[in-house]
Amino acid sequence: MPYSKDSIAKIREMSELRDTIDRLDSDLIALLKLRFQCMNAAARIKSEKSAVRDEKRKAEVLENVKQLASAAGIPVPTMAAIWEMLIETSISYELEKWDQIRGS
Ligand SMILES: O=C(O)C(=O)C[C@]1(C(=O)O)C=C[C@@H](O)C=C1
Repeated sequence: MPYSKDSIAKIREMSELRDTIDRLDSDLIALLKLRFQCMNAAARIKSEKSAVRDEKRKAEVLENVKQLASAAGIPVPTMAAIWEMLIETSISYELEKWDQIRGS
């Protein structure tokens, strides 16, 4: 069964709620997998390895996420901390892919 704000509000049993949480986590991982696939593409597109880390873009992504979290009514500092870790992990992953693609 698909989930929504309304369907979650109607749940009365913890077992059903936990099934929903497990499904959401599965969907979040699938989305994160796609985000990491974007890092594969970025590693392919960026001709200079020094372009992998882009502090200006990192600040932009963090600002976007803070605004989205604020609009969604979820904790902004925590989301910012999660994305800080996500972007740093993405940079490490992208650097690794950059080397792999070029056999260096
Ligand atoms: O936008 C890019 O250039 C990316 O490689 C993506 C990304 C990100 O995780 O969003 C990762 C590394 C850069 O420092 C900036 C942003």
